[in-house]
Amino acid sequence: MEEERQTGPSKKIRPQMIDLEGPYRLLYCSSKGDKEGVTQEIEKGVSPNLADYDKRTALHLASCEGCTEIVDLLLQKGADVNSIDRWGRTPLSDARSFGHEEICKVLEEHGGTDPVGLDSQNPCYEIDHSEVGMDDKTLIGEGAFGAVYLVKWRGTEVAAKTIRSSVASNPKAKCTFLKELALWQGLRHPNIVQFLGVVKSSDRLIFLTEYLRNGSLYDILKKKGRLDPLTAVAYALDIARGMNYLHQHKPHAIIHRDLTPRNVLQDESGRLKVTDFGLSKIAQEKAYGSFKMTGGTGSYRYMAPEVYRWESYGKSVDVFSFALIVHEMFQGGPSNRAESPEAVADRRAYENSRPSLPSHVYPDEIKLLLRGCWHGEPESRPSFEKIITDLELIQEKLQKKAIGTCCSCCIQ
Ligand SMILES: Nc1ncnc2c1ncn2[C@@H]1O[C@H](COP(=O)(O)OP(=O)(O)OP(=O)(O)O)[C@@H](O)[C@H]1O
Repeated sequence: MEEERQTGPSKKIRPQMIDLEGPYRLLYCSSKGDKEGVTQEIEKGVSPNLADYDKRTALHLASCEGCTEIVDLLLQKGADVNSIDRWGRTPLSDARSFGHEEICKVLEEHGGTDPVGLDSQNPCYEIDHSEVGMDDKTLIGEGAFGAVYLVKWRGTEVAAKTIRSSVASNPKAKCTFLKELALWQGLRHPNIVQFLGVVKSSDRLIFLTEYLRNGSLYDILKKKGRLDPLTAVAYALDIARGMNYLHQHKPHAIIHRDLTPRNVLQDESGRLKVTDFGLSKIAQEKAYGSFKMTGGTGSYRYMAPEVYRWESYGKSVDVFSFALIVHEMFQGGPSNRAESPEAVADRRAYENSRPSLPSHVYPDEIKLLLRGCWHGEPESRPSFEKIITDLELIQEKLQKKAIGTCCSCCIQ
């Protein structure tokens, strides 16, 4: 299989164009302290409450960057002082995290609150460096952010993900990373890889998760090829249950954004677990500079058309990616292997092309499910809750069929 770990924008629209010419220029200018630019955008009629895909407004960005003048200006122009981003943070949460006391005062005078309170410092559970046997580490593999090692922590085998210094040494990237990890550390589900904590270390960023001995679904498919329908459906149910937990997370749904076979791991008992949600966005920030607000994130081969087209998107982008993973499990690998992942995403986004579903490989119920999940209209895709119900019925039917086939062969 070819390399598929590409992240970043499609060739159709470059982020620079959006920054400089679209309404999102308001966000860019706010983050850069460009008062003239902010004034121009607002005079053009751009709403002071315009937000990016993480629901971060101009006021969040100016508060984060310490641009007091811009904060004053935005408040004068009617910006909502308590707008809430994807992590449940207000501009005041950001100003506090970055120690911009003057801005905190201004925001508080305007009625600003900080719902996450002291937690806005995001203390991820910290693990003392001396407790982790980094000297006896075994390399498992390398991803977009850095190497992953098998290490022992307090006598237990765990995975240590090390983050490249190019990301870890960038304060903004590190802050975003820690926010994603803080979100992850609150999650508990049998189909979600368990986050364990961040290793306390002054210069590096290392975090520990449970270790999944059987590797990724990508490795499994590469080794085994096509899965039998019952196994494929059982795996699909594992992924759907993990994803349903993320999508039903309160107070905000968690969108994975980069659901691929590489981000699904298997434990010793054969259960699949989803990992690395939310982190793909940071890879994109790393590649294109510190400020991004557009949606072209994740791996092209599994990318929903609306993400590729840089349109606004929601939870159903994960349902689209899920359909392609299920398709691969029945087929034994991705379709259109000869084409580059970006070309595949382009045809899906602009020509509505989809993988084929030959009847000798895909049971009718699976065909129906996949067609719904990779529907071009995001609103027409089913929720993971519905997908679970459908898959359970399909599983039951396949099990009955398997028993029936087995009995008849015994009788004969
Ligand atoms: N918790 C874990 N237990 C066991 N193996 C793991 C664990 N986390 C990651 N790995 C393995 O380590 C390797 C690198 O993983 P990593 O998540 O960094 O990158 P990736 O998922 O392959 O690519 P990307 O970073 O682009 O998503 C992969 O082979 C992956 O299967």
